[in-house]
Amino acid sequence: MANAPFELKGRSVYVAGHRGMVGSALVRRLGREDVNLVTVDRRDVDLCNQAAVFDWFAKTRPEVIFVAAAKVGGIVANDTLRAEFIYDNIAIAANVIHAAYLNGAEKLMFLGSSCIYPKLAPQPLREDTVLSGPLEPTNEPYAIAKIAGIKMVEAYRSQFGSDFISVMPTNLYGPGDNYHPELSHVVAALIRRFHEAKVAGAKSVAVWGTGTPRREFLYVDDMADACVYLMKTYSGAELINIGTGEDITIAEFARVVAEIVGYSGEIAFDTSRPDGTPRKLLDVSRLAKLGWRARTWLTDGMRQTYQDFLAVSAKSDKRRESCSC
Ligand SMILES: NC(=O)C1=CN([C@@H]2O[C@H](COP(=O)(O)OP(=O)(O)OC[C@H]3O[C@@H](n4cnc5c(N)ncnc54)[C@H](OP(=O)(O)O)[C@@H]3O)[C@@H](O)[C@H]2O)C=CC1
Ligand SMILES: C[C@H]1O[C@H](OP(=O)(O)OP(=O)(O)OC[C@H]2O[C@@H](n3cnc4c(=O)[nH]c(N)nc43)[C@H](O)[C@@H]2O)[C@@H](O)[C@@H](O)C1=O
Repeated sequence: MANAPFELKGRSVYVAGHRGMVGSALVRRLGREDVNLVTVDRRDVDLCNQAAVFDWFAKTRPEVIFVAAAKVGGIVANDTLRAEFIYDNIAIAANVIHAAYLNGAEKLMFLGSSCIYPKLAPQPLREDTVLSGPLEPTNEPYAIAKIAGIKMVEAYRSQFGSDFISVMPTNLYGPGDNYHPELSHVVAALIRRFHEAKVAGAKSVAVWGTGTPRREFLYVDDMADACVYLMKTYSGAELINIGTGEDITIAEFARVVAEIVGYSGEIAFDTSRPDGTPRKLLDVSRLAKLGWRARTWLTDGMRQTYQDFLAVSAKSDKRRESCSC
């Protein structure tokens, strides 16, 4: 496995999706590096718009690129906004990867997702099982778009010798997550719902599905650290899973949320909602061999995330009050 040191110092580093949960964590982490950070707002460059992307890249010519921009959401968002998930994510991957090649980028990291692996692949999920079986239907459009990005990286490496790499993150959570009640991932969704249940004094709070699926949760600042570490040390063609190597059932996780939020009522399971993939535990042995391990315990990361949620909701309450005039 190629393990080539790559110097970030003094380089122009573009974080696509810099306002997102991962993107903002990358901006925080890169603040500890001596780099020229490059960002551009979505309202100025829509990464689905090829002409706008090519024009901006030709003017800016970033040397290093983290592709952390994507249309992202939880199981219901993926299962209902299927056309948006496949179109946006194929377009973003195609436009940014090709523009990076056209403008001679030194290095690019494409962020895939653990949902690219077959629904029933052997666990823990090894990187070489991609395309070895049917995908989880609820997020197949998103997964296909991510696989397209991965295959583009492979193709540009082989045809043009581009130093482009692909990483496969597990489920992520942390500051900057999306707390939308319907479209979010499970961590942010339950923090919000359990908090609102506590404040309302609700006797019971609903968790989607049966509670039996298992999920692995990586704190987003660990994810950003892993991305910077791999950008500096890895230049291989193989995918690299990024995770903690441990998972938990949704039912057990809901009890962790209740504890962190201070909700003491009943937890009910709404089986009208989908479970999705039964398990998505990543094999992180390649990452460990490259010398990186996750550091943040779930309960510590959850405490930080709950504080982030409280800060975000306080801000939106203020905004509502100020504009209720
Ligand atoms: N969250 C998770 O659990 C996981 C995430 N990932 C991957 O990590 C990456 C980051 O995810 P995450 O931070 O959670 O997602 P977020 O939704 O928090 O951030 C996505 C970012 O992409 C930007 N974006 C989306 N569409 C466009 C567009 N057309 N033009 C320009 N910018 C755009 C958004 O901009 P704006 O805010 O302005 O809309 C946002 O800043 C993605 O590639 C995702 O697939 C992989 C596995 C798990
Ligand atoms: C990162 C990964 O994330 C997505 O896959 P997912 O892991 O299934 O996403 P999720 O976080 O939404 O659900 C995880 C589990 O949690 C259960 N669950 C309980 N209660 C709530 C709840 O209130 N909201 C949500 N969203 N899920 C809930 C839910 O039923 C499921 O069993 C992909 O679409 C794709 O985006 C992707 O790659």
